[in-house]
Amino acid sequence: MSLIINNLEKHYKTVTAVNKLSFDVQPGEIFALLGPNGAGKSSLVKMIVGFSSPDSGSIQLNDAGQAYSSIPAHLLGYLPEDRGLYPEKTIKQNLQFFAALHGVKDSEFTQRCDYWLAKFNLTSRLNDPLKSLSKGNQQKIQLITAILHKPKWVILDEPFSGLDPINQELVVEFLAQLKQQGMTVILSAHQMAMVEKLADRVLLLNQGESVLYGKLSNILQSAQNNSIQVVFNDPINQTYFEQLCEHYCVEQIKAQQLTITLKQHQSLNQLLPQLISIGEICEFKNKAQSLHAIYLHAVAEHNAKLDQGTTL
Ligand SMILES: Nc1ncnc2c1ncn2[C@@H]1O[C@H](COP(=O)(O)OP(=O)(O)OP(=O)(O)O)[C@@H](O)[C@H]1O
Repeated sequence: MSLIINNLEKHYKTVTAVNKLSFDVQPGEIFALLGPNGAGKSSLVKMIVGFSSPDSGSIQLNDAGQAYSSIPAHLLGYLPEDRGLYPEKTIKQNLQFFAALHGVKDSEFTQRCDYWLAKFNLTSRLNDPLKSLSKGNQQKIQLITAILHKPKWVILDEPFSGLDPINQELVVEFLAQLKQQGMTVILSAHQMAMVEKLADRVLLLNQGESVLYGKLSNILQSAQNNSIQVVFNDPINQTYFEQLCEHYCVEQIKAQQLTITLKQHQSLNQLLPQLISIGEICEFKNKAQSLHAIYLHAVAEHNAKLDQGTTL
């Protein structure tokens, strides 16, 4: 029951929103779809849920002997980019409406509704009109509507937006629980600290292209292997520092301390002689990188590559 995306493309007049994208999402995982504003995440999600059609390439999903070219409604729980609930109706009426749409029985509805409202500290608001809730609390109700019918696939477009840190943590717990219940979650988000807590695998998009794709643990490990912290006994000579910067991605942390991030084609063997020529090294170690830092670096490198391509 994997979702397999092959060579997918989406163009809008002059814009290429999704460019020859291939990846898969495995059952039961939390898959994070990342990328700067305009990277193509929503365009991709809209094709995956069947709201728009690809210009070329394919989306394949097999379930119970049936083949689909997008995730069908009966398997899907979706939190769209543009939220849509009924502000005048009560929380209960909103939840009941979406549960009924998905064929949830009354007895199951009450039990699930009580459970999730308690999880989100909203039990006492059951009969209040939705519009009387704060924006963040309305967002939590929208999240509940997306999963009350226990779909196999859950797609959440920016579930953390507008939430305070406490509620962000509640959503992290919520997502971990969906995974525990066997749902497959595709999550589009800008909060890397939250993604780092949750995701099994990630796909980072930039300008419609895949920039980073794979198991989060492998990505973090490989970034750590490529990031080196060096401390020298004496303050660094500025001329040597500038020479190093011509070839490597270097950050001067203190007068005697540098952090160097190796690019794909660069090796430690090449770097070491240059470091030794700068001065006497007193500390040398790999440095863990946050997903936030890895993201910034990968996008900057990809943008530089695309700029080079256009100026050649
Ligand atoms: N209906 C449309 N018509 C024309 N261009 C569009 C349309 N929808 C998206 N685009 C363009 O396609 C590109 C990708 O947009 P998309 O909304 O998919 O990005 P995103 O990664 O979801 O961004 P964000 O994080 O800001 O939501 C952007 O350049 C956007 O302007």
